[in-house]
Amino acid sequence: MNDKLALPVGTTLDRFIMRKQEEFPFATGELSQLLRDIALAAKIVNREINRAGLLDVTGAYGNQNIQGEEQQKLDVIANIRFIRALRNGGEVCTIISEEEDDVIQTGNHRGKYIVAIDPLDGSSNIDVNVSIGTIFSIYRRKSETGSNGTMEDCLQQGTRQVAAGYVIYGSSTMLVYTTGHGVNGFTYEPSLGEFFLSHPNITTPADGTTYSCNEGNMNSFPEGIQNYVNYCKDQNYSARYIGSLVADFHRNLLKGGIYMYPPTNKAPSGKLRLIYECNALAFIIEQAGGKATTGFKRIMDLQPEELHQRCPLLIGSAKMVDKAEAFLKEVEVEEGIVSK
Ligand SMILES: O=P(O)(O)OC[C@H]1O[C@](O)(COP(=O)(O)O)[C@@H](O)[C@@H]1O
Ligand SMILES: [Mg+2]
Ligand SMILES: [Mg+2]
Repeated sequence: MNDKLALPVGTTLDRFIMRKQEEFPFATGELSQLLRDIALAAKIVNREINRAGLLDVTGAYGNQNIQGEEQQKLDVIANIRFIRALRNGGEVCTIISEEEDDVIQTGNHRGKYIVAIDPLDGSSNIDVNVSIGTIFSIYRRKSETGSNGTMEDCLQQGTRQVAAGYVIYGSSTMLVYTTGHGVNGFTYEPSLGEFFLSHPNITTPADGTTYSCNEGNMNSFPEGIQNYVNYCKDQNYSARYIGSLVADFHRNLLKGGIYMYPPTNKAPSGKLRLIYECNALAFIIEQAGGKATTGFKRIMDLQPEELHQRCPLLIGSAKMVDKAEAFLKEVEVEEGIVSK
């Protein structure tokens, strides 16, 4: 029997997490609690976002984050909300956040988990009422409990994620996550204050006809990507680009498609961050049957060297990612370059 039939109509996220935990008799429940903490912070952030236009929380905060990007007020608020929830929850020893230069030690030395988070993704869309999101990755610490998490705990490959997910604050708010046993999506019912299972066992189409990239950067894309974009146009594929990674990813996950953020002149290693943007979405897309690569290497195999490292990203329907990679390879072969 599939999950949809096994679970009663109106399954809340809490109940779903509880049932999943029962399937693993030796699980301690700490990861389940951690997922609940994230869901709670997401509800609070959702409320702030919905009221943003009414309160004084739109616009720039007047500070730059470590990547030299202008922080928005809601970036800062979301960062505070998630950190507070994770600290109070007690399961997390160390947090890596886009909005913090260094790791945050929560003081929970018994906490077994490391969380990497982009508290608010798509900052440029905050003030114009366009979908934005939160992205999170969860790792088990490698070091013994009893002290702070170490840098080695934080710089783990994506293959070591124990869970990952995102929240999309869109026309409805959804939380989508995986613990490595498929992908499930939950829609928020604001009047009840609960996430309900609405998208069980998400799988992504093997192929698609939508491509997503910032074509304003086309002239500085690698030649192989330029050729692939032109191929997409020749095929009359649809171009869809919101400029919020979570929203672009979510659409393509459900409908099929490819999202690309290749290296550009402005961002020679790509713009997106490996630890708290790319790895989480890579884990989800692979669990849904799709692919995520740099164009040459699987994202989740990359060994992070630093907290805010960037990498190129091709992610989505497996056949589309394969095709884009083939275009990149073709240029390399023509130029006699050995694959990186
Ligand atoms: O304007 P660009 O270069 O297309 O960038 C858009 C991309 O940058 C990001 O906004 C980066 O995320 P943050 O808002 O968390 O910094 C992605 O969400 C998005 O896909
Ligand atoms: Mg982001
Ligand atoms: Mg962000």
